[in-house]
This record gives sequence, structure tokens and C-alpha cells, in this order.
Amino acid sequence: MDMNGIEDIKLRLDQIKVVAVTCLGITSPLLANKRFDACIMDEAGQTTLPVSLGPLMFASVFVLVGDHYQLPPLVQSTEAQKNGMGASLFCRLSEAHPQAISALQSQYRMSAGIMELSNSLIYDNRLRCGSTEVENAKLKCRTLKSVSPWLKEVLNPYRPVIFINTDMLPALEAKENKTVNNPIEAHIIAEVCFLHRFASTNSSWHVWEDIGIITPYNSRANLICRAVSTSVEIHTIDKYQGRDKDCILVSFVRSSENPRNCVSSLLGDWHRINVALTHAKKKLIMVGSCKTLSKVPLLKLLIEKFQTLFIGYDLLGYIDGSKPCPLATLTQANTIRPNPSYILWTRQDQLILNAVIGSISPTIISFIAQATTSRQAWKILANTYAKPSRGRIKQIKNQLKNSTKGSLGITEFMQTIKTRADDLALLGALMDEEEITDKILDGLGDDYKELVRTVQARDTSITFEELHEKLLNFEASLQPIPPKPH
Ligand SMILES: Nc1ncnc2c1ncn2[C@@H]1O[C@H](COP(=O)(O)OP(=O)(O)OP(=O)(O)O)[C@@H](O)[C@H]1O
Repeated sequence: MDMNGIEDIKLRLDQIKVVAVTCLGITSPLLANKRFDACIMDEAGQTTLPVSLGPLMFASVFVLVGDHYQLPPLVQSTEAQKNGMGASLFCRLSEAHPQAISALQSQYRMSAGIMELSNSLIYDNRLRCGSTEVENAKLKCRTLKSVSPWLKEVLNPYRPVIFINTDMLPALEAKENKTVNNPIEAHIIAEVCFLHRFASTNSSWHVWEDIGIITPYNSRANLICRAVSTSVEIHTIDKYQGRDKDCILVSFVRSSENPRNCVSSLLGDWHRINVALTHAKKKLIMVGSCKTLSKVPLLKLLIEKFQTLFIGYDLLGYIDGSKPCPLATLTQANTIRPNPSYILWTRQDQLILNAVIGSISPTIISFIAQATTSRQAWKILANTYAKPSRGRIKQIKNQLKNSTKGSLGITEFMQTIKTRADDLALLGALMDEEEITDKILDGLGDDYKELVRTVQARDTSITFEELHEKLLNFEASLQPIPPKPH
């Protein structure tokens, strides 16, 4: 039907039985005098109360559809939040009238292994798979011979849920202009993504629509975009509600030496975690630091549910040369073609090189700037810092000679001497315990004269631990006595 002008549209609207419109779109003048028998509102758990009321005024019967275990309405004002705007009409009515709820239990999205996670953590085991096809759905992959064991596990179709633990890597979060990022984790995500595409059996190389990446932070999504450098869909957790993919990769980002801060972050909200866990159909791959994430109670339970996969596993071969780079091309029947093992090897190696670069202090990075492989970087570092050269031994001995306690605490000072003695031992210039004790006593300063004399007057040598204890007691006795409270 051709529609010319508003009158035509109105005429058409009078004839049709069902109108689909957004909650705010209902205010269109075209609908001003419309009445409906019933109003069905989807995603009602995410809609604020005033926004919900608009469409409900148009009908005498309404059905709200939603899940208040997923994200609540987004309310940015803390004042509005405090005064109850964060609770949707859906949530309020379901609490006030539990008899009016019809709880749907069959879901058709997640396979059994993925459903099991949110089922036990959030839904109290009430969810069921709607069909055996959904229940048993698997992400089929070709078997790749020349990949590390951890990547083979990632590809294993019989592992629907994988948690890749980055605790063995220097994959710490970085904060820049109030945004949180984790470059190493971004590279791991890119690697896993690439591998999945590489091993996929059901679509061509450039098709990425069955993979999606979820992350809590916007800045993070941008960083992963750069690392993945393809058209794979990357969104924040909040934006993923309402979408799904065969394979979802979740990057948790937070990895800190002071993990306590993470509890108050976006990850502290269990609704958000539930969204991250419930949008994959066949495979859910999570990447994060178990040490940090365990500080969030729900994530601790999640991590405890299955054995996490340590990345770092079987990577030594790249560094020590026992897993050399395969040939870049293969010749078969006089045709030269790219060698897939070469591509996988170089990507894995770049990941390790990034991990090495990420773990060293900025002043040293320039030394390895020329390295193109992890092995080259490692060799430069070993030659510079670990080679038992006479120069290096002399340098450490000089540092030892000039070490004094100064303003350091006893424990810190003794630790400095011990570390240098350990460095010398690694270079083959072992110091015996008595020499270490002498170095410590020499560096203590005048305050400790009395104790130094007592230790030197002993017939038997003193152990490092015994000396530590004596010095700590002496240090305490040197502290000024606080005045007694009145
Ligand atoms: N009866 C069905 N048979 C097969 N697949 C179904 C059926 N119903 C839904 N699905 C599939 O299940 C997935 C989830 O469906 P849908 O998006 O409607 O759920 P939802 O509860 O509205 O989720 P959300 O609120 O997260 O958007 C989709 O991939 C959809 O194709």
C-alpha cells in the first residue's frame, strides 16, 4: 500500500492489529488516540518505572516480559538511584505480586555446559534446555596439530566453558586517564579469536559472525578492536543484553597486585556477570586473573566450579629454541602455499614477546627493541643480565660494598644484601654465610655498635634468621617510647 502523508499512515494504523514500538516511541502523535487490548512489554526488567508507564496507559491489560537477574535499568544519577529509580516496574510488581509471575524455565540459547554455570550460580537450577539439539550443541573445530596444549584445550569441542587464567603472565591491568586496560589480555583474546577462526569448519576465513567478544569496559573494547583488527563484534557487557553468538569470549580485564579495589568495580555487580555468562550458545571462553577475580564473591564461586586453564603452559619451547619456527611455506605438487603452522607459531610467539616486553621495566625495553621473536628478546636479556661475566660480578660486589642500612628498616636492608648475595651465587661467585653476616654488620651504622660487638664476640657463627631476629629486637629497642596516656 502506498502511503502519501499522515492521513494515509493513520488510515493504515487503524487497519493493523499489532503495533511494535519502543517505550518512548509510543509518544508519537500518530498513536495519540490509539487504544490496544493488550500491551506486551519486552526487556521490562531493564526499563525504568516512568518509561514503562507510558505504553501501559494505552491498554487495559499488560504483560511485562523480562528477567531481573539480568541488568536492571541504567540510572546514572546517584540521587535517583538512591531514591529507588534503579528498580524497574517489572521488579517491583513481581515482588509485590508473586502469584502473577509465570516463570519460563526452558531456554533455547545455551548448551547444557554453558547453562549449568548461571543455573547453579544465579538461577537456583531452575533453567532447562528447550531441546536436545540446544542441550548438545557444540562448536565444531578442525584439530590443529601444531598448537600449544592450552590452545588445543581452548579448541576442544567437549569443553563448552573454558577459563584461561593469566596469573602466570605479567598481564596486569593498566590505568590511563581513569580507564582500565589490559594489553596482554587483549592479545590473548586476539590470539584465541584468530585460532577459532582458523580452526572453524563451518564458515569461510573472513566470516566472523559466530564469534563475539564481551568486556566490562568501553576503553577495553577499543583496545581489543585494535588487537583483533577484524570485523568481529566487540561490546561491553551492558550492550550484549539481547544478542548472542555461537562463541563468546569474555575479557575480565581486572588484574591487580591490590585486587581488593576490583570488588567495587563494574564486576562487583552480579547482574552484569550473569549477562556475561548467558549469551554464548555453544562455547564460552573467559580470560582473566583468578587471583584478582576471586576477590569478587560470585566470581570466586565461578572460578571454583571448574579447573582453570593456565596460560603459560608449554611455552618454554619458544624461548629455549626446542620449538623452532616452522617453514613459512609448504610445497605440494609443485605448488607453494602458506604453512598454517607457521602462522600459528608466529602469533603465539608474538604473544610471548609481548608478555616479555610487558614484564620488564621501561628503561630496559630499548635493549630488546630490535628483537622480533621471544627467543631473541630472551637471549638479549640473558646475555645482558644473567651472563656470568667478570664485569657483572664486580658490579654486584661493588654494590654490596657500598650497601648501608641508612634509613632502611632492618628487614629491608637484610633483604637487599641477601638479594645481591643470591645474584652472585647465580653467577657462580658464592658467598658463605659468615661473609653475608659481615656485610650486614658492616653496613649497620653507629646505632647498632653495641649489638655488632656482641655478635662479633661469639665463638659460633650466627645464622641469617637468628641475626634477623636479634636485629629486629634491637631496632625495636631504639624506637622512642611513646608517652603514657593519662
Ligand atoms: N523456540 C525456540 N526454538 C529454537 N530456538 C529458540 C527458540 N526460542 C528462542 N530461541 C533462540 O534462543 C536464543 C534466545 O532467544 P531470545 O533472544 O528470544 O531470548 P530472550 O530471553 O529474549 O533473551 P534476552 O533477554 O537476553 O534477549 C536466540 O538465539 C533464539 O534464536
